Amino acid sequence: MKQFKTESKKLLDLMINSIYTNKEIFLRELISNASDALDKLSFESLTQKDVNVEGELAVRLAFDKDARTISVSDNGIGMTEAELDKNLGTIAHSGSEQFKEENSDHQGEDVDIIGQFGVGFYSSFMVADKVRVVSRAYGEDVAHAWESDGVKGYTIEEVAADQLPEDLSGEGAHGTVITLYLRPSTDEDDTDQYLSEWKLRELVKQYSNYVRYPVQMMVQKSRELPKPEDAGDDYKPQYESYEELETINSMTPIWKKRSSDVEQKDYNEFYKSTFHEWSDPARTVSFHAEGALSYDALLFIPSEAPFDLYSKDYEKGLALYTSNVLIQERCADLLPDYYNFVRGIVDSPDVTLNISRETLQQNSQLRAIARRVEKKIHSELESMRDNDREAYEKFFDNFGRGLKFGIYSSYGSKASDLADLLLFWSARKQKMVTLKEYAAAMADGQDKVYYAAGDDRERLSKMPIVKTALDHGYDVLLCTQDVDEFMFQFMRSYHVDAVAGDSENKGTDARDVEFANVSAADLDLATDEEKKEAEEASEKNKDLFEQMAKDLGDKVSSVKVAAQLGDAPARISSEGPVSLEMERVLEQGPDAGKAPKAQRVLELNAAHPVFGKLVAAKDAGDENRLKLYGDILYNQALLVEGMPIDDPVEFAREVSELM
Ligand SMILES: Nc1ncnc2c1ncn2[C@@H]1O[C@H](COP(=O)(O)OP(=O)(O)OP(=O)(O)O)[C@@H](O)[C@H]1O
Repeated sequence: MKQFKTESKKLLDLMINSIYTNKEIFLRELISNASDALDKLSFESLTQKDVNVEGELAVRLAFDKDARTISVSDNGIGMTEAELDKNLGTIAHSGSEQFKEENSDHQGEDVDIIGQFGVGFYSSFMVADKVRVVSRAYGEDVAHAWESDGVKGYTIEEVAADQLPEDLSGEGAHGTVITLYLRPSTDEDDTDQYLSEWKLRELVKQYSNYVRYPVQMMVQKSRELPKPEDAGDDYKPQYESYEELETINSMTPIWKKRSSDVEQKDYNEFYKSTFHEWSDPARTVSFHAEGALSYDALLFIPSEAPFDLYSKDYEKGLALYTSNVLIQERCADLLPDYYNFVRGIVDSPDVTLNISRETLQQNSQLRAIARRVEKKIHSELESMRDNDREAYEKFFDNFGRGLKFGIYSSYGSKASDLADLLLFWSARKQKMVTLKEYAAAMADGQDKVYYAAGDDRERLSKMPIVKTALDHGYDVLLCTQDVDEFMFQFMRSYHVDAVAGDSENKGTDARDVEFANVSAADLDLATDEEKKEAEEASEKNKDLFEQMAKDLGDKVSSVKVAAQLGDAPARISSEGPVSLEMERVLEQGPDAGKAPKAQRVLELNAAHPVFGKLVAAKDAGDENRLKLYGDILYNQALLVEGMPIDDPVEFAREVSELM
């Protein structure tokens, strides 16, 4: 008996003890896997000379009331002994480590976990207490059986020729037969229901209707017998029952249908079964092209982010079919990186079958399709943003970071396409706003888009400089993602369209407004009078600032007076291209240590009583005290900015000394 890998074991435990109410989806999972296996074989047969498929590729369902079993069979690619071990002994997901972590504090919340990960084959154990998989890989003479009760582990053994299920026994047969031994039926868990033609038929219609291969079942039918010639007047029609293999799904590729002919619930089921997703998509987009290049496309914007979206294992791409044959499961060239979350299918008879990875880039047909795909996604997102803001905010929460990366990694060249899809937290409105909305609410004379960057929205909103800006009537976008500031640097400015005036508003010309970090040293918020006061204080206290800058050494590039600090005694700002937040982000990156640093400036509030203390210490020639004050002000300003301080122990000592 072999043991399951640890993470598989956890998942299995969840399945076995599942309180998940939607257990019937196990059938969808098994049929999807069967259909994938048929896809693989059909692809091989078209691309490799020595692979030939005889007969119809199909999925078969059967049930046995007495034995209390259901079976799902396919004549697809099958699995070798090693593949059975690898594929069914370990969960397929690369995120298993993450699974373990996230799972540790979610005891009992299996619904979430099932929803988040999709568990494929293992979902059988929600309804079965024993599962037997007999598989014969294409081209192999022998078949192997994998068997497990989910708890103790699993066995794999060769199946003797005379023990083979009928579907796998003929010369050159191939495929997989999965038999579920159903758990006993209980009040809560009616497993008996699956032992009926009617129920299985209903489940196929509901979940697997658009699977491209026939899903067949031997069904009981009855027909009227011919009336005997010598039948008398009192003859009553006679019937006989017989069995017939019936295809129970519709099979039409759903992406070839006009969207007006398909119900959303069918798209949803198709999406879930094809992409192994557990929630309905947020949006469905279907479109068709005819002419020199014809194709059908069906795209989905997911409602949940896959758990590995931001990991290097995540593969973007659309499924690429040519005349109904899957040639690539994830054709990356059909999607730009910033729309990597989109799932879907493109089917074109004009794309050649032997298209290889290398030639995809050079293929002008694919490029044309990719351009249209991008446009469609874009307009779908715009429509969501304008017509269903709540859904869009959820979308943005899941995938917005990728859009920002799109601008950043294109060095800003994608900004004109993507800028209006972005959302930011407005400190004034206390909600997410677009840049357009920000621009429309800009104060008279405001010529910049102000933002504050840090890792915590709450703290950003409490920063004195943010309050000052708000008091001046300038809204501030509170940015908490690492990429934000880097993106702004590449975007530089946002183009504001002209607004026509009317009787109430005077209208504005088109213009470009720059992005400015409110913490940047040259923020021009003070009134002329305040500036004058600050200048005078600077002039008068030159020596004081020089002394403080000397004491702080290379921690700061200068110390000066700032005009507008509200009720804060001091703050840290930065000069030059690297802001404090960017420094923090860079420190966490791969070049930490070598990354450029922000040039820090200690700004003092000349109107604050503390400033008087500094001047007094200087006048009294008390150098030690001045250094102590300087250190404390510097460190507390860092804390307010959410930055770490170099030496907390020393800071604590200095505060105590002061007290
Ligand atoms: N009927 C089948 N024929 C051939 N291989 C199969 C069959 N069923 C499952 N497999 C193999 O077992 C693997 C694991 O299946 P499982 O359903 O657990 O995960 P998956 O289909 O890869 O992904 P998901 O968890 O998203 O459903 C599959 O990737 C496939 O390689």
